[in-house]
Amino acid sequence: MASAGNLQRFWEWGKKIICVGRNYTAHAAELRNAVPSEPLLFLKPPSAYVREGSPIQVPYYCHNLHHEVELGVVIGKRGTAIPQEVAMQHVAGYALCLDMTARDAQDECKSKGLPWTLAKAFDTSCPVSDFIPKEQLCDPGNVRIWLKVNDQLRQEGSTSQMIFSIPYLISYISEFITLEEGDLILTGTPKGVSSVQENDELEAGIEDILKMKFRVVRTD
Ligand SMILES: O=C([O-])CC(=O)C(=O)O
Ligand SMILES: [Mg+2]
Repeated sequence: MASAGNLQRFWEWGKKIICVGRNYTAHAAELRNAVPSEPLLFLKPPSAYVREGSPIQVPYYCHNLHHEVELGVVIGKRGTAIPQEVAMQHVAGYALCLDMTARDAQDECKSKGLPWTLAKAFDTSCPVSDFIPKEQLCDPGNVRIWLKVNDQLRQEGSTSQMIFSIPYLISYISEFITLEEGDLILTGTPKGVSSVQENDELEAGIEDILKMKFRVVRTD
């Protein structure tokens, strides 16, 4: 059972996954989206989590599944309307995350002005690494995250390129949505998103602090 002290397995707590979109100028540009003037938020359910050893499943309706490597922030202390100045006190640690995106479904939702749920929130749309305690990532606002597909580097960026910083995001989100222990914030992806195919192997890392690998499968 989830209880305080074992945030190491935050994905088992069944808490919120709050995602930030278009938080890197170069990624907004590569998809021809405007740079936002305030954070763009969407949610994934806890059933989206998948851990190393299990595959990423392509939904049957998707023919253009994209990888988005992102730094995840694990919340360790509940708060509403958290001031930026104390925001980092609410962080327990970090995780490397993939915001798997059915880009074709997202394009259709965007063109119809509909929500992104089926593009972003399907089962296995949130691969996560092991928990990284706060002390192990001294400067989360300046770390290199990267992703390779079949050994080829596709994404590489520094969290210093984020438009909205981690303290700003915690403060902004918590004005509208109370943040609780075990919640995860996905902080947006750097440039280089691209399609993955059945049997591809995705490898992602945070500098040389941590690495994770996932295989892609189709079930239909
Ligand atoms: O789907 C998108 O491009 C928005 C997003 O999640 C991101 O920027 O990380
Ligand atoms: Mg994303």
